[in-house]
Amino acid sequence: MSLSWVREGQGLVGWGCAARLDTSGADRFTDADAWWRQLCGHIDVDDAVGLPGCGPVAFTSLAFADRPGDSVLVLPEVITGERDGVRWITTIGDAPEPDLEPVRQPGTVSYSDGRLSSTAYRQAVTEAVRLMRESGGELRKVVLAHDLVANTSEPLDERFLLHNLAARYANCWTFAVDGLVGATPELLLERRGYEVRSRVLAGTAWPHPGRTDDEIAAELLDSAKNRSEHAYAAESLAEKLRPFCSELSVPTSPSVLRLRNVLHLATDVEGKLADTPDGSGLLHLAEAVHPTAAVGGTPTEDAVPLISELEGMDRGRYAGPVGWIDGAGNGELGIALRCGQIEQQSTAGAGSGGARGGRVRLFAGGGIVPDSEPDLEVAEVEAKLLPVREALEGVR
Ligand SMILES: C=C(O[C@@H]1C=C(C(=O)O)C=C[C@H]1O)C(=O)O
Repeated sequence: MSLSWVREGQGLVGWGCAARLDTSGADRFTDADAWWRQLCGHIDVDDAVGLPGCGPVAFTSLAFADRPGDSVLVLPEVITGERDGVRWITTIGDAPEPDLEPVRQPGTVSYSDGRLSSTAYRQAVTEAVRLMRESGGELRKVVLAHDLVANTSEPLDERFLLHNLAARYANCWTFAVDGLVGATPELLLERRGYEVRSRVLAGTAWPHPGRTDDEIAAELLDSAKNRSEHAYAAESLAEKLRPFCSELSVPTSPSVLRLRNVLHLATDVEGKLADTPDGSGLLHLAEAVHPTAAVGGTPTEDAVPLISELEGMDRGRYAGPVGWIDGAGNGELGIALRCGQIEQQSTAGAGSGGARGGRVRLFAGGGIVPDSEPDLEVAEVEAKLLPVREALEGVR
C-alpha cells in the first residue's frame, strides 16, 4: 500500500503500517483526532530535524459524508520527507525494507459505467437546476459528481499512477492513502504552527480548439456564473475558519489556476490562528470547514442531503479531506479530487478464473447553480476525469 503527499517534488512518502484507525460517521474527525493524540502521547520521538512532517506522521483520508463512508488514518513504519531542501527519514519501530520491486504497468484499460453514468449525471444536474429555480433563491449551489469504473488487464500498481500524476500535475498534491489515489489542485487547509492556509477552487473552464489559454482564462474571470460559484466556496471557507483566527486575509477577487486539463478560479486564503495548539489542531479545523461549498453547496445544510439524494451513490472518501498530520497538529489536508478509489488491485489468486487485472472507481463533479447548462456540466466532469484516465493509460 502506497502512502503519498507530494507536490513539486516535495512532501512525504510512507510505507508499512505501524498503527491504523478505521472510523466512520459524524464523529470521524473527533475519533481521528483523539486516536492520533493518544497514539502520539505514547511514542518517544527522537527528531534531529524539527520541521513539520518530522517525527510520527499519520496519512489520512476522511469520508465526504457522515454516512455512508469509511475514514482512515495510517501511521507508516517508514516516512521519507523533503521540504525546502531538507530531506529526512523517520522510522517507527523495526522498519521494514522499502518495496523496491520495479513499477508495473497496468496493461490495457477499459471503462464501464459506475453507479451514476454520465446520462444519469446529466439528469441529476437537470433536477438540481429545477430545484434551485423553484426554491426562489433559497438553494443556491449543489455540487454533484459521478463515477466511472476502469478495469485494467494487469494488476494495478499505485506507484504507476502516482508517477504519472506527479509528472503531469506537478503543481497539484499527488496523494495515495489506503487505495485512494489522485492529484488534487485544492488545498482544504495547511497548518504550520500559528499559520493556516487554504486554496479554494470553484469555477472551471477547459481547453477548446482554436482558443488560447489566455482567452479562456479571461472568459472564466468574466463569467458571472463562475464568479458566483466561486464566491460561495471562498465565503464558506472564510466564514468557518474566521472564528479560529486572529487575522484572516481573503483576496477580494479570484485568480486563475491553469492545469493541463482545466482552468479554475482560485482564492488563496491565509490566516493566523488565535489559539494553538489544543483547540486548533488540523483535524479539528478541518471538521469545522468541511465540506466547503466547493464540494458541498450553499447553504450547506440543504445542499449536502440533496447530494446523496440526487447522486444516489456513495462518494466514499472522494471530496473528503486527504493528507497528513504530525504529532504537533501541523499538516496539510487537500480535498480528495481528481482521484480514483482502487477497489481491486489484482484478481489473480483463488477463484479468479485466471483473470489478473485491477479495478478503480474514478470520481469527478462540478458545482451546479441555477443557470448551469447540463451539457456543459457533463463536459466539465469529463475534463476533470482526464488526469486519472491519462495516468492509468500512461498517456504522455
Ligand atoms: C468537485 C470537483 O471539483 C470542484 C468543483 C469545481 C467547480 O465546480 O468548478 C472546481 C474545483 C473543485 O472545487 C471535482 O473535481 O470532482
